[in-house]
Amino acid sequence: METLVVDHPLVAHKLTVLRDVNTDSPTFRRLADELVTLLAYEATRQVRVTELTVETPVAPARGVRLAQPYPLVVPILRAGLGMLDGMTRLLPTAEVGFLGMVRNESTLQAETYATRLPEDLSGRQVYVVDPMLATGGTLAAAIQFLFDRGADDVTALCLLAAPEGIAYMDKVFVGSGRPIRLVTAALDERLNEHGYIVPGLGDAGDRLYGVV
Ligand SMILES: O=P(O)(O)OC[C@H]1O[C@H](OP(=O)(O)OP(=O)(O)O)[C@H](O)[C@@H]1O
Ligand SMILES: O=c1cc[nH]c(=O)[nH]1
Ligand SMILES: [Mg+2]
Repeated sequence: METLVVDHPLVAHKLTVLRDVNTDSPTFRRLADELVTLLAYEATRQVRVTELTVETPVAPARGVRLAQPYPLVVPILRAGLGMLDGMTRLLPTAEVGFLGMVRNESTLQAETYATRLPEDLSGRQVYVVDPMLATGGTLAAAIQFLFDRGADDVTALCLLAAPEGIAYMDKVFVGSGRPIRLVTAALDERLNEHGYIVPGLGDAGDRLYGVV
């Protein structure tokens, strides 16, 4: 998996506050939203565009606009919803598909409880958003689902990633022939015995929306 860890002092600053156990939920939501916009700037470098000409008040100017079909943004519920607005702010013409997935905290296996996105994703660029890439089980299952619907260009945006999750993604998709990109704000040290990212930020969904 082609991985980019965004190295920028603003990203580092916002991520530090996000990690802080004393950061309340409203602040956490705002920072997640701000961070995804910064990550999206890098993640969309390869977004497809078509060339066109516009008239400035002075002369014709060559430019570009997003190509159709427009990108599809896929937040993985629940925590991925905290990254959706930041993404669509930068890509206002993007469509949005939803994947509801939850990790069974005993087995660490991902379970899918909701799918609401186009049947045919051939030719679509897809941006998956989920704050946490831990064991990688959730993201791998999400991307396999997208591949099964025809997607062949998938970029994942995660606030934090663990080395174990990246290694798992590489193992699952080795030789798949379909490139997968990851853009993250930080690559943390490891997972603990409960599958949580260390040092991480805790349970992203709970910090955004409350403990379930
Ligand atoms: O890489 P993995 O080991 O699969 O773990 C990562 C997943 O865990 C979290 O979601 P969670 O299952 O807590 O659901 P939630 O968003 O409803 O809180 C997170 O948002 C990822 O989707
Ligand atoms: O550290 C982790 C791992 C999985 N899910 C989270 O929300 N946090
Ligand atoms: Mg959770």
